[in-house]
Amino acid sequence: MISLSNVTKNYGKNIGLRNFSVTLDSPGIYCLLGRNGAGKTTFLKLIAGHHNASSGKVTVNGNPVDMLHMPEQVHFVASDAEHFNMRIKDLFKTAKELHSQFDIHFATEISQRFKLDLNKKYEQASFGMKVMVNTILGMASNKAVIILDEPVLGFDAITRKNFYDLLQDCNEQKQKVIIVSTHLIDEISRVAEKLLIIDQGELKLYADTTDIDEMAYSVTGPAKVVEQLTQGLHIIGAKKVGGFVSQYIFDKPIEDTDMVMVSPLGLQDFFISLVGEE
Ligand SMILES: Nc1ncnc2c1ncn2[C@@H]1O[C@H](COP(=O)(O)OP(=O)(O)OP(=O)(O)O)[C@@H](O)[C@H]1O
Repeated sequence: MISLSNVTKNYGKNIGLRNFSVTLDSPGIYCLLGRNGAGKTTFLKLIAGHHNASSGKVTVNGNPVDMLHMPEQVHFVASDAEHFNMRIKDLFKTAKELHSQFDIHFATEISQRFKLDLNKKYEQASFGMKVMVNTILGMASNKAVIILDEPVLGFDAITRKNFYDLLQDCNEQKQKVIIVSTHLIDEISRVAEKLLIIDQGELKLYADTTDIDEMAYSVTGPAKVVEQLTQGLHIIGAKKVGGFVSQYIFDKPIEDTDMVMVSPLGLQDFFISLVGEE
């Protein structure tokens, strides 16, 4: 459905993405992770046709995408999106007038769940409430692809929990491709089905989160024993303390022995091992 093939995006001397290829071919919740400046927003904007690639090809449903051919079926919610200063319920009505597929009932229902005052004007809403309105406009857009760039910025803990529940409901009811970029790794891991990690403009990892649950673990013990046990496996990081070592592995599980301790790596530790500096 979404494909980037050998895509490079330069901003003058700065590199946004470098020779990047990936295909997202089934509905579900995709979580996009990367350090600051890794290239997440660049990736999302290329899919939405807000940027032109410097080279390579971006397609959505087989159609080439660029700034002159923005894909109809993609709704991009920027973290800093702004809207006309009208009452929130009028924003929803306008969205319906402009896009007949906009699901105003779904938007109203979600707003009630978030306890949004629909009579409030957009500019009178707090930062978190504005982000919520932007998110609702995306989730109710009924487009095949919904992109949320840093949606939980400004949400309190309870609103974030409601937001993740909403993502899950929307995913179950509507079967969309939902791509969420975030820095709150452990929180999103509850709902994300696929994980994309971008590092310095390159795709570092694309995997099912269930695979990470099964294949990401640490092995701690005497250096020689650990090194022998993990020989040939994909080691993504290591820490040494005295004669002991902890190796972080992303590969098939190993047999447990009394000589070492094997523990699962949470998504956050997995991410840090993969893209963190030594
Ligand atoms: N308009 C621009 N002009 C010049 N350089 C840019 C521009 N937009 C992005 N970049 C550069 O491209 C690289 C990727 O930026 P991008 O915004 O895609 O990263 P990001 O992963 O979304 O970061 P963050 O998590 O901090 O939002 C960075 O080095 C950034 O400085």
